[in-house]
Amino acid sequence: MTQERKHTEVAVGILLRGDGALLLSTRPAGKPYAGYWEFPGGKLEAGESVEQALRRELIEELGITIGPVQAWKVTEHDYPHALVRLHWCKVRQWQGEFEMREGQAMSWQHFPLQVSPVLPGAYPVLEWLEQERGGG
Ligand SMILES: Nc1nc2c([nH]c(=O)n2[C@@H]2O[C@H](COP(=O)(O)OP(=O)(O)OP(=O)(O)O)[C@@H](O)[C@H]2O)c(=O)[nH]1
Repeated sequence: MTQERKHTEVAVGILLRGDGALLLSTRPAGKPYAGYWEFPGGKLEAGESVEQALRRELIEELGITIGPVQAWKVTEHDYPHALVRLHWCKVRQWQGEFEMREGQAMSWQHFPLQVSPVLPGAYPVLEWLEQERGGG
């Protein structure tokens, strides 16, 4: 019997600093792929829009309140633990001090990235971002 796997909808934030650096953080202990670098974000809760979920997650994870959210790309990735649909959003303004509320590490990165490993679901977006910068 074939079973359709249900997508898990995920809001992901690409925080872009004025100098072009982007923010990556590590996945907290206890989650699948703990210790891998990722863009901040998380799953949509029932009834939430992508933007609402992203605003909530970035307060919960990083302690920051984000400004305008620019929906950018949608990708999918099939992990053993979940089939995810990633809603990628660019964010250029935020308020508050970064506070790693889940014990993560964070790093502002330029291309080529100096951190690894990165979650496989983020590879396509990293390539597009690098191309945008004329890096490839
Ligand atoms: N935040 C984030 N998630 C990503 C990225 N790339 C990627 O494949 N994902 C996947 O999207 C899903 C996000 O779920 P999560 O576990 O981080 O979400 P969450 O904070 O709501 O988790 P929770 O269930 O513990 O509350 C994971 O399956 C993760 O592997 C990325 O760059 N950032």
